[in-house]
Order: sequence, then C-alpha cells, then structure tokens
Amino acid sequence: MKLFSKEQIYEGDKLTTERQNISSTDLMERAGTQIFNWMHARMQGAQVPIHVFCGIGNNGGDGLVLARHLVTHGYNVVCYIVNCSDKRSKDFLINYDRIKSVSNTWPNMLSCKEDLSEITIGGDDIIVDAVFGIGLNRPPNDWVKHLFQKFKVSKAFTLSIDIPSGLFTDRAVDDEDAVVYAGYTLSFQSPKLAFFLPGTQKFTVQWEVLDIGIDRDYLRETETEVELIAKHEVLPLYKPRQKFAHKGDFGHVMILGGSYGKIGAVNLASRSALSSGAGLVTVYIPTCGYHSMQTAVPEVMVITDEHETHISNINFDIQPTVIGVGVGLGTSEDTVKTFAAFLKKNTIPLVIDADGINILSRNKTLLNLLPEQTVLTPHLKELERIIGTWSDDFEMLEKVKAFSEKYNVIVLIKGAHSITVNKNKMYINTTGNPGMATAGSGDVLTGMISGLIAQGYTPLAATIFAVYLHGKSADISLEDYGYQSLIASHIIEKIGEAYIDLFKQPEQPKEETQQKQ
Ligand SMILES: NC(=O)C1=CN([C@@H]2O[C@H](COP(=O)(O)OP(=O)(O)OC[C@H]3O[C@@H](n4cnc5c(N)ncnc54)[C@H](OP(=O)(O)O)[C@@H]3O)[C@@H](O)[C@H]2O)[C@@H](O)CC1
Ligand SMILES: [K+]
Repeated sequence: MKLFSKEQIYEGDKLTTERQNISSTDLMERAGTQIFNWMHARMQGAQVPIHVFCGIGNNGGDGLVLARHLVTHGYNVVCYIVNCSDKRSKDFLINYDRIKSVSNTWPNMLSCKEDLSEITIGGDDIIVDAVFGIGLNRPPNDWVKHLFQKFKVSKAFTLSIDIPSGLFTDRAVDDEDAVVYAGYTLSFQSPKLAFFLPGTQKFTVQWEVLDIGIDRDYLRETETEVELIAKHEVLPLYKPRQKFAHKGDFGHVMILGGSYGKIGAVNLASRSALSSGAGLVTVYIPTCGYHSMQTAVPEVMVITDEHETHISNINFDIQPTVIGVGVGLGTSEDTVKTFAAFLKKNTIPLVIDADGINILSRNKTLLNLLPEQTVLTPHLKELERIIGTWSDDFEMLEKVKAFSEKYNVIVLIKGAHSITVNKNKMYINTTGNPGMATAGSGDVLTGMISGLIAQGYTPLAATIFAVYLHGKSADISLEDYGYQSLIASHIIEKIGEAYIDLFKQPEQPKEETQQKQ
C-alpha cells in the first residue's frame, strides 16, 4: 500500500473533484459519511453520548458531516467547534450551516478561552476528534493542549478522523501533551507515516483506511516515497520453483561469524538461510564451533578459521553467492583487522549485521569498500553508532536515506515496524509481534535475507521479502507459544508455513460456508 505525502493527498483530492466532476463539498460528504457508516455499523443506534470536536478546517468539516448524520439517525450527539483560528474553510462553513438545519441545538462554539471544566466527558462516552487533520501547520496552543489532555484523562474511547489531532504528517511533535491519544484512527486514502514510527506510533492504538473514492488512476500512477508491505506487496516478488531445478540453482550462502560462546548465532543464521530456500550453506567460524555446528546442523558445511575463539584470518577458497557477516562475530582486534582486509578484496554481495555493523561504525572508512547494495540490518542502537544521533524519527529517516545514498547500501532499520531504506525509498513492514523481542531473532533475519539473495532475489527484494516472512513466521508461532515463550528457533520452524500462507485464500465468511453444507 502506498503512503501518500500530504501534498500528494491534496493533489489527489483536487484531481478527483475535477475528474469526477464533483465539488470538494461532495468529497467531504463522502468522507464524513464513510466515518458515519463505520460508527453506525458498530453502534447500531446505541445512546452512548458522542462528543464530536471539530476544528475550523476541512478536518472539522468532516466532523460536522459525521455529526449531522449522527443527529439525523437519532444518536446522542454533542458537537463542539474549536474556534482557535479565523480562517474557516469553505467546506467547513457549508457544513456548519447544514448541521444547523437538522438540529435545534447549535454546536457549542469554543473560543479557546473557556474554562474546560464546563465540558463534561464521561469515561464511557465517545470522543470524535476532528480538530486538526493533515493541515496542522504549527503546534496547538495551550488551551487546545489542555483540551487534548482532558480527552486523555476522561478515558473515553477516542476516534480520530484522518490523523490524531496534533500529529504532523512530516515532522515530529514538540510536545507530546499537545497530541490526541486515539483508540482508533480512520484515515482517508492512506495511513500516515507517523503511525509506524517509534516515537509517534503510540498516538493511535489502531488505524484503518477508508476508501473515499479518490481517482483510481491517480492512486495507481503516483509514485510514493513510502510503501507499506503486506502480503499483497510481497506476492509479486515470490520466485516459483521449476520442476527440474537443482540445488545449484538456489545459490550458496556463507555465514561468517561466531566467537567463543556465540556460535549459536551462526547456528540460527545458517538454519534460517537453509529454511528460506538456499541451495547450500557454509559457515565460516572459529575452531571452537566446529563440533557443535556439525552436530547441530548436519545440512551445513563448516570452514574453520585458524583461531580457536574468534575469527582472525578470513581465508577460504569457495565462491559463495552471498555472505552474511557479523552474527556473534565479536570485535576483537584480530577480527577487525581481518574483516578490513577481507572487505578490500571482496566482491561477493554482503548482508551485514550485529558486530559487523559495530566494526564499520568504529572504522567508517571501511564503508567505502562495501559492494553496491550491501544490506545492513541495524537495530536502533546499532544505527545510532553508524549514522550518529538524531533528534526525532523524521530526522533519523532523513539521515538513513542520505547514508544509503552516499554508500549505495540498503539499510534495514529493525523495530516494531522494520523499515527498509534504499536511497530515498522506504518500505515499512507490517508483520511481526512483540514476541520477537528475543535473543537471536536478528540472527534469523540475517540468515533469511542471505538465503533469498542466494536464490536470485535482488538485495532489495530479498530484504523486503525476508522481513515480511520473518514477521509472518513469528506471527504463526504465536499460536503455539504466545509472546513470552516464543524463541528464535520457533521462527525458523515456521518459515515454511509463512511461505505457504502467501498462497492461502482468505477464509470464507462462516454464513456462506454453512449455507453450502
Ligand atoms: N484529503 C482528503 O482526501 C480529504 C480530506 N479531507 C479532510 O481535510 C483535512 C485537511 O483539511 P485542511 O487542509 O483544511 O486542514 P485541517 O487539518 O483541517 O487544519 C487546517 C486548519 O487548522 C488551522 N490550524 C492549523 N494549525 C493550527 C494550530 N496549531 N492551531 C490552530 N489552528 C490551526 C488552519 O488555520 P490557519 O493556519 O490558517 O490559521 C486551518 O484552518 C484532512 O485531514 C481530512 O480530514 C476530507 O474532507 C475530504 C477528503
Ligand atoms: K483529527
């Protein structure tokens, strides 16, 4: 799914009205009606007090359309206008007039000076937040901030229209108290980037996109900087297998890493590479890992470094298709030296994780030696070591884009929503769960990305696809293990099911199945 920027959304609105020969007021009517339908389907006329807070721009206009439909359907509605600016939008004003025609009780006009104790919101009430949408252009004033705090303290279920008010689409918030905490956000056309970033995802527990009939050609043809990756996006990447294929067709992964006490990381990565479909897997490890590797994973070939406890002299005479470097590697002096020497002569595609990244962070000139489209898979701490600190998530993304451009590398920022960055394009993953916050799950991912590159996926496709499958395997594992008991090995066990799930048809609704019997 594409994530459109604010400018693209405005452009899409404009084109839609032109191509469909409708007014912007009609488009707003559609938007507000969609929200109403969503609420009506769930509330079925229940008389819970609904407080609709509207701003004076088009987000407020949506709120007024919703409030009008709620009134005409007999709901228990109180409507407020948060009137903190003089520039009321045209469609706001039109809908302000329209709501007056269906109700004797006019919306409460708040001039942003009132005593907030005059507004009573019960814990079981519903708040609709239509104060600011994507047009927010400065932090809300103190009065509005206190209003948003009142929403939060009330514990009422809060439904935000388009975006929780106070969140910007393209920059960080200065004051978290000046943002609405939504239980649910109904977003038009596309979810907003802030829903997926570590610092701002907390402002909406859930979100959903409502289709308001924006011009299909515009949506299809417009390139976006950000894409959301779900099954629909990864299916076209999948490479089917030919009947006469043999293991030589699926590449040879080398996992280079491990040190005394951390051979397990290599074990996990190599098994993951195999389970993702690599034809052959060889590990390059210190001597101490030889027996455990050979015993634990008979499918994997082992080459040992001359040193017992860590890698000291990278030297092999095979030609792997791809090398996954860094898991359990350690950063001892010998290892750093041999890694630098290895990078100077290596031309094989690389996936670099963990201590591989840490070594690069301390020796930044080595970055110039990376093959094109090397994949780096840092978590946030490792990322900070390599690109420096940032003041907020938006700045972090800018820095990663610049870094990716400068060195022509792919950076996978690991987190609740892992983000693959390739120059100025970003791909946000949607699978996975908090059970994955467990030792070794990163090693598994390194093995999976390497396993896909070995099979001929481009490094970018391999990263996007592997992150998806990794999260999906963990989601499937949850059924057996729950969040707490899930360990990295369980993720590997379910990679096969994650592949199979790609081709599963959505389940039929129960009623239909029963009718057929
Ligand atoms: N996109 C779509 O597909 C469709 C979009 N629709 C809806 O339109 C929404 C975007 O509407 P929008 O552009 O009118 O902006 P919106 O968010 O209502 O706010 C702008 C107003 O707030 C004001 N203002 C700003 N900051 C402020 C502050 N800190 N404190 C106080 N005031 C502040 C600003 O005033 P000014 O800065 O001029 O003083 C201006 O008056 C979008 O989110 C969606 O809900 C649907 O109707 C139809 C289809
Ligand atoms: K809003």
